[in-house]
Amino acid sequence: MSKIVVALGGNAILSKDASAQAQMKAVKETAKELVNFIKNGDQLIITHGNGPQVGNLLLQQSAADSDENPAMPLDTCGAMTQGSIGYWFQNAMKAELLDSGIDKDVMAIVTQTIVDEDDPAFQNPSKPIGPFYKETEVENLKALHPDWQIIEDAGRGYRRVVPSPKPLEINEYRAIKKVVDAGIIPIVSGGGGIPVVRKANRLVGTEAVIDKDFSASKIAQLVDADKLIILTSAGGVYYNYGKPNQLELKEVGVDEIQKHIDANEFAKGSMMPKVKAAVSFVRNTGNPAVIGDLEDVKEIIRGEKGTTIVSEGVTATVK
Ligand SMILES: Nc1ncnc2c1ncn2[C@@H]1O[C@H](COP(=O)(O)OP(=O)(O)O)[C@@H](O)[C@H]1O
Ligand SMILES: NC(=O)OP(=O)(O)O
Repeated sequence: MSKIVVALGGNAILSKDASAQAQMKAVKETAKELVNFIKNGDQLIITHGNGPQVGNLLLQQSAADSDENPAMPLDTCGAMTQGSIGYWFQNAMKAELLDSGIDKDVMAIVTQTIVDEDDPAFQNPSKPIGPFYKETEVENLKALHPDWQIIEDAGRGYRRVVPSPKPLEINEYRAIKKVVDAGIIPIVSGGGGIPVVRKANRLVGTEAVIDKDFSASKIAQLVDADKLIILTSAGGVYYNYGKPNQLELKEVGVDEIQKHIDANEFAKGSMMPKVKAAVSFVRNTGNPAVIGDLEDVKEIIRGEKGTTIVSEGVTATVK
């Protein structure tokens, strides 16, 4: 039996159709795949992103322009998406477990992630949120929202970016550990966790979106996970991604992939945080991390698909 932290990308939950119905359907499909880990005898800790969802929710706030119905700040929008996606996952996982004849509890935990209020990320927004825009829409958007910063997101279009400070502590991690030890499947730290700073022994929300890959790595280390699996919408990690000479990695050592991180070869805001989060987990625990496609869970469990990052010994094997 392995203790596995599985991180799911917000882009894998919300694709083209942003309706609750479509996202619940995507979550149901994901839950079906995740139950394979339980059937395999593994202990699961689930975490998920919220980039598309929190950006959409923020856009919806612009309709709330009165004192009676004020717009919610970004940390509260993060909490709202943690609640909605957690609710979808909790029900979907429970249903799939029951259908598989497995009697296990699933519990979404409101999780706060403590960040440093002086983190330089607050001056340098890098986390893409909300919908993808066309290049031709960017000028208009900047005129409409002078406070927005917009970047090109990994060849998929343009997106608003917001500050994404590094997680320092997962506030609820001791409770999460107890829930795991009790045999319950927790859904934790959704959207990277609600970003908070510590002020005079109190936690105060701050306007940011934490990268769920970094918080997943942090949680995996705190709960002594045997493996960190980051599931997204790419088969694995590629060198020269999107170029004619792109290579998909099967297995790679941390020292080898670190060279490519240092050379800034991975897309900021998409693959770079995943690779860095995986390397941090592997370096600090000696255990492996896998980055792969949500649709390949069965093959990933069998070690047939995805990119595995290991502590030593492998230069890089390509597919
Ligand atoms: N080097 C790379 N290897 C694989 N995918 C990459 C790479 N660089 C950028 N990508 C893009 O990053 C995407 C995953 O990032 P993203 O969609 O932000 O993740 P999430 O699923 O967590 O929302 C992939 O679907 C792919 O389009
Ligand atoms: N919060 C976060 O990292 O979300 P995504 O995984 O959706 O980008």
